Order: sequence, then C-alpha cells, then structure tokens
Amino acid sequence: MLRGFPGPGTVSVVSGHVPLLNDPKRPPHVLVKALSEQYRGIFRLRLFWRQAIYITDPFLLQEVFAAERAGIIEKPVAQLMKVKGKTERNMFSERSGNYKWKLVRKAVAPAFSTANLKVFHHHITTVVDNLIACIKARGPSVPVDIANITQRESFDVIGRVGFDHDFGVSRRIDVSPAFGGEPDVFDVFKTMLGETGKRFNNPMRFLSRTGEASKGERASMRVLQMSRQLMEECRANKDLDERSIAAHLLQIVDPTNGKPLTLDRLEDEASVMFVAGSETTGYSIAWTLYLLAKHPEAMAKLEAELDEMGLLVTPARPRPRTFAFADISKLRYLDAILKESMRMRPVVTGGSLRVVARDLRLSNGLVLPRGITITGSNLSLLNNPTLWEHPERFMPERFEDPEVVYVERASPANGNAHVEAAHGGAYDGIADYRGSANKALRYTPFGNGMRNCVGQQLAKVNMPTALGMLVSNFKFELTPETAAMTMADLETVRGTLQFKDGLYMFCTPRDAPAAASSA
Ligand code: HEM
Repeated sequence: MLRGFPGPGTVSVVSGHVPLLNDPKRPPHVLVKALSEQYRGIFRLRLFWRQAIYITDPFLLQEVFAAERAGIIEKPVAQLMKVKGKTERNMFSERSGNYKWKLVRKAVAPAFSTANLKVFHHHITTVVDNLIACIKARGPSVPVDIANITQRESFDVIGRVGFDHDFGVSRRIDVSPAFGGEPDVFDVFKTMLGETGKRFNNPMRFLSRTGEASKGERASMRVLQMSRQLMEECRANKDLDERSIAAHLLQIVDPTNGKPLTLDRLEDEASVMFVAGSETTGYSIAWTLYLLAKHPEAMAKLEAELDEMGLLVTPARPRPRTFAFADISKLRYLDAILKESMRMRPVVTGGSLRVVARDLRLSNGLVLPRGITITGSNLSLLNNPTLWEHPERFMPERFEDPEVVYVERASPANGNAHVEAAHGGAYDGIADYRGSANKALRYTPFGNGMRNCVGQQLAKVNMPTALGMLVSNFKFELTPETAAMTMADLETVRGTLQFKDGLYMFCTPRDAPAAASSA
C-alpha cells in the first residue's frame, strides 16, 4: 500500500532514511520542510523498520482530523520520559479513545475560559512586574538570556494561575547555575526537558547509560515529586480558587469506580501543564522579541501602539498605568506580531503525531494503512511558499485579514494529481473521509482537531501581556554576537524550536537617563 506514496529513495538498507535526518548540515525540521515542498504536502520516510507518512497539505490534514473525530486516527501513546514503576499517563500522552482522556480534557478545558483568565490576569502582570524589576537590577550593560527569563515567566504564570502556587522562579534570574548559584525548581525542570528533547530526536537514547541521561531521569522523578506535592497542597488548601486548573482536576470523579483521580494520575496531569505550557509560551515570546529586534520598523509600530494606549514608558509618562486584560483585544498590531512570529517560528515544529487505527483512503486516492504513523509539520505548513506570500518575510500586516488563516481550494481537485496518478486501484470497504469544505486551515501553531492545545487561551493572554509590558519598559538590542548569527545558526529543535545557546540581549530601561533622552 505504501508504494504509491512519494518520497526520497532509500539511503540505507538497514536504517532507511535515518542518515538523511542525521545530516548536521540540514537538521530534521529543515529537511522535512524541503521534502514537504518537493513532494507537495505528502511523503514517506522509513526510520529503521518504521514507516512514517508526513502530511503537510492543509486539505489532506483536514481529512485526517475529520477521521480523528471518527476514531480512525489515534494519538500514539508517547511517554518519552518513563519513570520507573510509573504506569499512569496524562492528558497529553493518553489515547483519544481512552475514557480518561475525555474525562480530563472536558474537566480542565473550562479552567482556560476567558472569564477565568480575566480574573487571573493580575497574576500575570505581577509575574511580569517581578521580572521587570529583576532585569532592571542587573543593569543595562549586562546581557540577559531572554529565552531563559521568558520561560521562567511562563512557568510562574502556570504555577500561579493553574495551581495557586508561587514558585517565584522569575524573581531568581541571577541565582541559577548559569550565574554560579544553586539550581532551582525551574533548572531541574529544564534538565528534564533537555533530556526529553534528546530522546525525542533519538528514540534509542533510552538505552544510554551516560551521566547526562541519568541526570535527566533523576530530574524527571523530581518534577513528578514536585507535581505530587503541588497537588497535595492544592487538595489541602480550603481556599483553593475553584476556577484554577488544580481545582478542576480535583473535582474529577472516575465513573468506573466513583472515586477522584489517584495522586499518581494527578501528579502527571499537573506536570504536563508545565511541560506543555512553559517552554512553548516562553520560547514563543523570546522568538517574537528576536524578530522585533531584527525588524525595527515593526518594533517602532508596536511602540507607537503601546504609546497610544498609555502603556509605554516615556519621559512624559515615567509610570504608565498597569496593563489591563481589556488591553489585549485592543492591541491589534501586537496581536498580528505574535501571530506572525508563531507562523515563522512555530515552537511546535512537528505538530500532530498520530497512528492510523483503520485503513483510511484520502481524497488523493492514497490509502493510509492501519498501524502507520502519520505526522504533520507546522513549520512546513506555516512556511510553504505555495500557501503563503513571501513566507520568509516577517510581515505582521498579513494577519490584519482574519481570513488569512485559511487557504481556498484552487480547483475542485486537491492539487495532488501526481500522487493520484501514482496510485492505481480502488479500495473497497475502507473508511473514506473526504474533506468537503473548499477551504482549509493553514495556520495551526496550536495544533488542530480534537487534540489541539487545551491551554492556548492562557498562552494567548500571557504572551501579549508579557510582551506588551516588556516592550513598554525596555529597549531590546541583540548582543553583537547574536546579531551576527543567522536564524539557522541560532536555532535547534529539542522537543520545541528553541535557541541553541540562549538568546542574549541588552535590555535598556526606557526610564534610564540615556534611554529617556533618546525616547
Ligand atoms: C505558545 C504556547 C503554546 C503552543 C505553541 C502550544 C502548542 C500545542 C500543540 C501544537 C498541541 C497539540 C499537539 C498534538 O497535536 O499532538 C498542544 C497540546 C497541548 N497543550 Fe499546548 N501549546 C502552548 C501552550 C500551552 C499551555 C499554556 C498549556 C497549559 C498550561 C498547554 C497545554 C497543552 C496540553 C495539556 C496539550 C494536550 C492536549 C490534548 O492532547 O488533549 N499548552 N499544544
């Protein structure tokens, strides 16, 4: 069945296309983008004995997500960081067909409602205020690792908004090991994520017995312990806000035994919120600041917008009013900047990894056979020159048109005629979910379908607030070393699309004497 799928010729008889993915000159996310353009949205790779189909055509993806709703596409059970003796899963790693996934997703989704986030917005401004004070304390001449501090900010926001707990890691930007201090909970968490990212890139790494791998496993256990303690604290807290994520998790009753979720399950659910939510949000804010530093005209437009809203620090307004929840929907250009930044640098580059539960025929005639792994690629979908005008250019203005998130079908056919021609026969009795609409979603940084990002509303509130407040308070400038590097040199994928060695910038307070005179 897979013969009809286009793709590069075999490179190694044993490992298939693995050598292509290990080419240091072309990292996997760049390779996948190139292949997705070459094979126009669908292709096959073999990684040892496993075959994987990459789908980046928005119309084909639409069919896949329709099939997911019908239970024909499943999420593979992926526990990258296995902890000894631990069998429970969490919302992220659970199969969609499992009742516990539905139970938890349904219970937790309301915690991210606009009404709740409005009430919790003061937590975000407090965390960013702490961060601003910390950056100021370092002084303008010492570069700050923006990628580190924005993740600390997101970590603290999830702690406060989701679990009524202040980890305070955004008040400690100078005391972590990078500055010769003791590792805090965030550093342990990052050690775990670093190892998870490496296992994501190399599934055989779990066999590794290096000191680094063991350190990653120990960090994993500590993060689970921290999450367990957090949930125990929340359970004992009589004043726990009933709108928090923790309260929603604690209210769940398992219909199979009439009991609340076990602590084993709760600790996993709590930790996945930090895992899925802090690196993603933090790096998205960091990429946006990087792109703004590279595009002074966009930065100037944003400064003007913040000024007009009374938020920018200026000589005439050294202490502007507090950033309000209502500002988010009014800051249209900031919204466009964030969307464009997430288009160009989607932190979840790969996107949905799925398995096919029943043979599925696509509208191009190809059949995805039962058991095959399929994966999307956000990076390819969001930067494909046949789908986006000048995808390589940072143009926030494109998001002034809300319809830009969709692509229209050019003709009734789906543009994969070459694939159709390559496929000969008809397949009787095979599930057939053709996309019916004439337009499909092409903008999916938060995923698509029923397993899309449950926490996206929190990110959509946190990102503009943090970015708006940071830009209102500081002028950001890349260090000369960073400015001299290309984006390709700076970036790497370790689970998420991130900066290889941090993102160092000078942050000059707008109320500093020199900055104030030039503002
Ligand atoms: C810019 C920030 C974020 C980005 C880009 C992002 C992206 C994504 C994507 C692409 C998925 C789908 C993965 C798939 O299809 O398999 C996802 C799922 C998920 N995200 Fe996010 N996310 C962000 C922030 C957050 C936050 C703040 C939270 C919670 C505090 C969160 C919690 C989750 C969870 C629990 C899932 C799994 C949902 C399920 O499988 O039902 N994310 N995210």
